[in-house]
Amino acid sequence: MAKLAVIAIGGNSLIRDNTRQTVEDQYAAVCETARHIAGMIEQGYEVIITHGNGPQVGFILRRSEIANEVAGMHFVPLVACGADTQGAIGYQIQQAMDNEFKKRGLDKSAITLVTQVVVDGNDPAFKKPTKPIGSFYTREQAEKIQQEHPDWIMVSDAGRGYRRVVASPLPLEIVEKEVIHKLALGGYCMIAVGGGGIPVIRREDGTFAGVDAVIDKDFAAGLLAAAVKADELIISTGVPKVYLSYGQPDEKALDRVTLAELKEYVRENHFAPGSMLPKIQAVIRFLENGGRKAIITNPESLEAAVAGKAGTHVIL
Ligand SMILES: Nc1ncnc2c1ncn2[C@@H]1O[C@H](COP(=O)(O)OP(=O)(O)O)[C@@H](O)[C@H]1O
Ligand SMILES: NC(=O)OP(=O)(O)O
Repeated sequence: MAKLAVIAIGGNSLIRDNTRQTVEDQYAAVCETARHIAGMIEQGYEVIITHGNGPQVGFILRRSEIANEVAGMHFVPLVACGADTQGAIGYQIQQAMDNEFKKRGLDKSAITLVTQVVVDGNDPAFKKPTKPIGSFYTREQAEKIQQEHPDWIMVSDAGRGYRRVVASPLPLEIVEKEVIHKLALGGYCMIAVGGGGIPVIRREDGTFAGVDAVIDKDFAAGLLAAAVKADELIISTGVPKVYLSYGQPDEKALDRVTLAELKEYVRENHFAPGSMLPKIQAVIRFLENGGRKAIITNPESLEAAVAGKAGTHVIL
């Protein structure tokens, strides 16, 4: 029987060169990742693909703000920018996967499902924005931007530059989880919960309303993997493995760790908040909620990683 994997693709890993951020460049990165995911499917996996949108949702929001400043056009609310990224990135992944299936003679097709994720309207995250979106800026650029836009909150993003941050409440429930699960079991390659899902609150009468925020896609991927009882949660990002003392002279790659060991490394502060830490927290959540195995690696190592020959493997 095929194994079911939820694969989370990093938004930053779809932007290979920060000086070139064209739609065409992103599609090329998507095609490369799709090739490796198709290789996994050939090894006997059914997959649900989810993806980040941090850079992309920030670009769309900024375009809307500039259109407002320059041409007086209406702002696009952040929640709608997030929904736009599910369509735009989902379209690229869907087309790239379908093309891979055709090239390999696989009788499969991909479906992108617009997905809402319930958050708590009183989540303290709404008062303390932490999710970096859009471009990276130098310190000088960030200081200038801060003067021009006093309402923006800027933070240093894991030592890679300065970025604007927005609210990022915890995902509580994936509204469309049952249909995602059914279609995946039916053999469709699902693309869902893009950008962590469109954040919505559930009103007392059971209806939903969108809220301006960006959910962490790693947390949402962990929740999705637990909800569909995935055999594996696979996080595809910019590094082949997770490291202890990352970037230090005594850096050490992790090949295989237990949940208990990983929790100890978190306590020892080995993982940068805003980049590797949320992935590790998502893995911990998944393994504490019924999951048995998680892998963190980069797109080019995906096939070797599921064969046990690459990546960082976390087990119970
Ligand atoms: N301990 C660590 N081990 C490996 N990478 C780390 C570690 N701490 C921070 N990182 C950084 O985290 C990055 C992944 O986070 P990020 O780029 O935000 O993810 P995403 O691919 O989801 O957009 C890696 O490319 C690496 O630069
Ligand atoms: N939504 C989200 O977490 O996106 P990134 O992974 O691109 O930051």
